[in-house]
Amino acid sequence: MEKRMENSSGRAVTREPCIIGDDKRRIQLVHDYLVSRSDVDAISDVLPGDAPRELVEAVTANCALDHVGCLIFPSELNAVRAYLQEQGLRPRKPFTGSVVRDRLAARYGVQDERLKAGCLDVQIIHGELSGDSSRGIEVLCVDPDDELTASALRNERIGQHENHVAVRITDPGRVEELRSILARPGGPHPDGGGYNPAQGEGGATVLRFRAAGFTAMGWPRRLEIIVSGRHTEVLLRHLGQTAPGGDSGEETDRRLLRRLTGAWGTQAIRAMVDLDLPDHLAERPLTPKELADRTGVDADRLNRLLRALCHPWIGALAPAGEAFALTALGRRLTRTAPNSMRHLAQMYGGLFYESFGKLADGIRDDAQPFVAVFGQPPFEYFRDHPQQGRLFTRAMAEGAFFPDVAAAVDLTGARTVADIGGGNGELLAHLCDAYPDLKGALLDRPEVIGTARDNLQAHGHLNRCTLHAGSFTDSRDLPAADVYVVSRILHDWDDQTCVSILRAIRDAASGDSTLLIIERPLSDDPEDASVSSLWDLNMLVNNVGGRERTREQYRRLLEEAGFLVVAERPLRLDISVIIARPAA
Ligand SMILES: C[S@@+](CC[C@H](N)C(=O)[O-])C[C@H]1O[C@@H](n2cnc3c(N)ncnc32)[C@H](O)[C@@H]1O
Repeated sequence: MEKRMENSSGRAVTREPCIIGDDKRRIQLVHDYLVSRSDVDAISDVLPGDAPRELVEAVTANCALDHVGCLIFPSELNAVRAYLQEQGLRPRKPFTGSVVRDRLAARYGVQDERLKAGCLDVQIIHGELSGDSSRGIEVLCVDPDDELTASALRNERIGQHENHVAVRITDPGRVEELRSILARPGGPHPDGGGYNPAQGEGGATVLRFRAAGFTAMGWPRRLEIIVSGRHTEVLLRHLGQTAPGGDSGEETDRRLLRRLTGAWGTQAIRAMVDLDLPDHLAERPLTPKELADRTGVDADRLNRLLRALCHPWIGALAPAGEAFALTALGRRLTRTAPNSMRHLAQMYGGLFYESFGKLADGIRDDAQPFVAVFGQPPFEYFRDHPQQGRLFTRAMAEGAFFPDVAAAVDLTGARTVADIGGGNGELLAHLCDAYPDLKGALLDRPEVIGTARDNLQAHGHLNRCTLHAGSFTDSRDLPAADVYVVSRILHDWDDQTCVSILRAIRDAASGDSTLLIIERPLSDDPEDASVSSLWDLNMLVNNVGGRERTREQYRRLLEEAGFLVVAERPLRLDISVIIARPAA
């Protein structure tokens, strides 16, 4: 069945069937290689030049050459099949290359959400040699318009990281024996792998190895051992040896370096915002010279920043000829973008960046990094440094999940909703937008109330809202309401303070009121990829006693203060609304 390629937004790409000359040449090269090499030659070519003889013999005695592979970027799979036929090869039905896809995603930092959304589709077409169906070439096809950026595409074309020689184990029962022989000193480095259910009948397990240096063709030395069926334990052992720590190849190095240089990315984005580049680029791409004229900085230095912002590890800009254009990510840093994260960029790249430098001290003992760096707990610091305080409040108001709350929770019938610690009232404004008859109330510290007034006025909701300067631990400061919202408050505080806040609300609330707790619950499952574990560190660094909590921990705090959890509604970015009511 023909598979039409789609681009990263899921739109079908309608173009003439196309496979460019460079990709045709790549196919020809692997084809020529396959027909001109014996099994022993091809295997020796991808093993280390000084590999022990018994190792080479073990592979050649137990394996037969299956295919030689390369990666290309065709816009139509049909064109690849047609070209393979032209070359006298018999194309098999394409199948999804999930292992290759995961590898490319890791190499170029394609996020899990994008992968879950079906981006970075890798289709594999096997072209059998005519007259020898046991051997062939493997063409890994990635749509040129897919998630990989232009520079990643270039990197693949130059580095040919996916070129490989693949052998098939003749007796699958010997796979562990062979794996352990290859893993011995002098052998190639284990370099990932996986199980692909779509490869052959019953799927196939693939163990990849990488050796230093290059083959006679100038490709990196990569060997794939294919074994029919699923061999989970062998695969886990192999992947365990691929893990960081061993000198197991470039991908691990890249992944680690990407994390080690994450702080540079944070600062590059902050510099981009501080120089107002997103707003300058909002209308059209600009050249470094045009941007330098508008920002009054040196064009050469600016160009260096622009180039780094294009790197896939940051991805805020994309080259557009001589100019630079905003990517979807960069666009979110303009002033006018819905869900702009401009102030968050300044906050995470500013105050919170400095305090994060003391994370190790905060783990070692109760050093309270924010206090250690700035001399005060955060809310007192923000009170005494109004400019930073306003930045924090605006950054908090860039909560991308605010619009989801009104859709996730039915407030029909409620007359008043009170946002406790409501910051500048952005969430309250969203609720007022969604429920035209709703009245609002907002409680926050005295120094924040002016910002809330201005913002609710700007939204046209000030006449429906009352503002309350005070403390949420004092029930006398709390307004009467049918619904209380406590958004990203409890995670700022220790258990005792949380219970004081909740008790104060319980005292002010009537028996049939509703309490909405908005937090990022920590998962009980350590393998869960929720980002709340990262925000838990943020609370450790940038609060005094704050922490993210599991659902069970929230339930207990609520019960202690006289509330019962009745439901939970997930929002985006691993945030949830926990809905509670006063216990009878
Ligand atoms: C992390 S922000 C959350 C703001 C908003 N609820 C949101 O989700 O974006 C914490 C808020 O609690 C407010 N706050 C801190 N201590 C407070 C207190 N004792 N009484 C009332 N509000 C307080 C801060 O001023 C700030 O607006």
